[in-house]
Amino acid sequence: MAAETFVIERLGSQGDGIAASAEGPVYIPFTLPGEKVTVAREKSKATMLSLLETSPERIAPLCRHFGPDGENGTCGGCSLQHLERSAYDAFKRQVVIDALATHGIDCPVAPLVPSGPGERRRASFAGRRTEKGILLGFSSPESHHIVAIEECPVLTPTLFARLPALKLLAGILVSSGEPFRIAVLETQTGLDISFTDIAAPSEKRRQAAIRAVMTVKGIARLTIGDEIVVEPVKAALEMAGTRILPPPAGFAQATRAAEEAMAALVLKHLKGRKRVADLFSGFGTFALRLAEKARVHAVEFDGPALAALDQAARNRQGLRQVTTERRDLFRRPLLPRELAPYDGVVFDPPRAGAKEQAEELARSAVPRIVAVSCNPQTLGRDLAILKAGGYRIDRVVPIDQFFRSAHVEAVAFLSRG
Ligand SMILES: C[S@@+](CC[C@H](N)C(=O)[O-])C[C@H]1O[C@@H](n2cnc3c(N)ncnc32)[C@H](O)[C@@H]1O
Repeated sequence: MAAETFVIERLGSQGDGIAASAEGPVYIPFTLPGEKVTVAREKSKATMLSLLETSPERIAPLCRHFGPDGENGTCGGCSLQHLERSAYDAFKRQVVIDALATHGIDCPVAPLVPSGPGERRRASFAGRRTEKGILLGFSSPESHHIVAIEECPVLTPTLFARLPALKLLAGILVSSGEPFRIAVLETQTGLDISFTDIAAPSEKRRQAAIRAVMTVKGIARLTIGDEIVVEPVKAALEMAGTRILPPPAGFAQATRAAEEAMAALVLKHLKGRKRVADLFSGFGTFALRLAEKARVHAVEFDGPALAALDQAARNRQGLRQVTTERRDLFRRPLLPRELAPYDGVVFDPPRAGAKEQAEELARSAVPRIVAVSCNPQTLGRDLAILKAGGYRIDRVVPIDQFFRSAHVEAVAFLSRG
């Protein structure tokens, strides 16, 4: 493969530098607009070989595992550690603006709500048993290589400090050389650890893991697949004065700061509402906060998450009525007649968005809607559906939750009448 030279024109939505070639755009990770690079290219994907001209916006990466020459390999966790802070914040806001524009939406977009290092309380680690012991870290982009993590400026210090405990547990529980995953959430009472993709361990290994959990400080619960192996203390999250007992490996916003920023925006736009539907509610990140002032109906597909929400609402004094409904909102979105009692709706779907629900909302008379999204493209599509149904898109606020990755979240305020 012959080396080629390119000048980077812009950053793409995945954080790669993009250059033009006779065959179309070429995507070159870890490069910045204006930089001149030599690359090895395979079709539209290229790897930087050398940096000939450097952007004034380039900064030293925060961590030794970042970039094409990262220690132990290229960590797939971050794609934008090399971009100066104000340009990084502006890039994320622009990703949202561009995605909305693709769907014909031109509305006020606020500055990015920034994130910082040391905030990620939830992470999914890749692991494998090797001849040298347990390898644990993050996967390289588009490969099965696992980068053993020796530092991580993104994770909370507490979560990072527990990596040796995760390795210890993996060493006890994993006997084969097959890759496995560990999802971890830092709760207020300790780590909630869920192993997946491992064979059921022998009784001897299970007992050894239980002893290790009881000895190592700071672990609230250990789960393998669907089975809780040991839970020395209830894994618990405190949210605005309410205590939630999240189900193992359930959805939780990845940082507390982003969760609070999103919730504050939801409460702001739905202030004064009397009856609110929280669609794709999870365990009640928004519902439980909204219920301080409004009656809330929470709808969600995940039964254990709804059970946690229900229990939290019952145990908390002073909330308005909270009802829950288990329902697949892709197949059975709430219909306009079901939406009629509500004067406010918040919806926060997975990355695929909420096309079917947006179509029903577009036919409803709900006066205020908040759309929360982890995918600007599907948000743009859903907002276009609501706009075509007569909603005004008052404002979109981009939020950084995945520090130094290309992911960006957004909260949109809509109204009618
Ligand atoms: C981005 S999370 C938001 C959860 C919650 N709003 C929060 O902030 O914690 C998306 C939620 O949608 C739920 N979900 C996914 N597919 C669904 C479906 N087809 N119908 C209903 N809920 C679904 C997931 O279980 C998850 O709880």
